[in-house]
Amino acid sequence: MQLKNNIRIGTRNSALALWQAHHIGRLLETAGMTYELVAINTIGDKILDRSLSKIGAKGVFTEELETMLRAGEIDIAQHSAKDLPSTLADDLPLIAFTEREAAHDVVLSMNPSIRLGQSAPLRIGTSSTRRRAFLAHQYPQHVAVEMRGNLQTRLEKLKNGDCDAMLLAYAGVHRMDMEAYIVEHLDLQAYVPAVGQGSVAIQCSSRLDSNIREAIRAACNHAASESCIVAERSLLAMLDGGCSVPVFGHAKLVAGQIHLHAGVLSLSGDQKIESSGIGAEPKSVGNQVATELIKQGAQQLLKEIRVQLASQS
Ligand SMILES: NCc1[nH]cc(CCC(=O)O)c1CC(=O)O
Repeated sequence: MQLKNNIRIGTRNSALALWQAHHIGRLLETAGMTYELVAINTIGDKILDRSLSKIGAKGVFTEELETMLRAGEIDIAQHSAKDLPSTLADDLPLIAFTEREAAHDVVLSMNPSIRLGQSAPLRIGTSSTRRRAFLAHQYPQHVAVEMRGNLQTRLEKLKNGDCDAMLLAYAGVHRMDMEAYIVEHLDLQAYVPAVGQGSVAIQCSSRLDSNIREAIRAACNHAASESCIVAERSLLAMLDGGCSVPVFGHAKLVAGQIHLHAGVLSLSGDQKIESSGIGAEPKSVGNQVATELIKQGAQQLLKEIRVQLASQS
């Protein structure tokens, strides 16, 4: 047991991020370590009047924590795996992924009888291009309303009537005890979540002592979740995706084999490219499915999407 290890965990300071940081802390404590939190307000948290796709730069939630990792001001940083850019600097590796929470999206509303499948139009709050594209594709009768801010702010907006319903990740809603507002659980197959959704990733500096690094990994990493998320992230990297484009991807591990289903939706919802693959090695499954999507025109579609997003700002 590593006795004197007090781990400084860098985190964003939203309630969800702090929950996740304490979750990591508890895993470390179970393994005999202690922890403290170093919480910061990132650019992504401060700029709330523009959509994430318009802020543009990848990593608006991660850059400042990375600077602190390099400076040795924190030992590790925790991130929602889905908020991470698809590629990271070589000196700042991801060393663990926590056991993934149920990865699907949910609909929240103050009106319990609301359903996405209803024909009466709804104003749906979301800040994600993937969810917008999904709505346009599957439920064109509804209107997407821009909804940034932390989960508590968004719930307030819902209560104020700024929208009729919101689309969110179940994981965050569950962690924030907001399940009472869930009116619908969306099917994982029909409505595939974002890459990494539901898991917490731990990043460190490559200069962190290797014994400490190993102890943190042993305490926090969940092997099956890691395999799945590595497959999903390899796919995203090959597509040059990121959290601001409407790419979806979800892998599950069945009898030692990774089953990955992923795709890209056009913003208008009228084009959908999708594919799936099975294999034992995470990166090759990710690359295999990405290659298949590229054959079907994913890169051209993503190029058009980026131009559209840039012109909307
Ligand atoms: N982009 C914001 C974000 N990042 C992680 C989660 C939820 C928790 C998770 O996926 O682990 C959320 C909220 C949401 O999309 O509803």
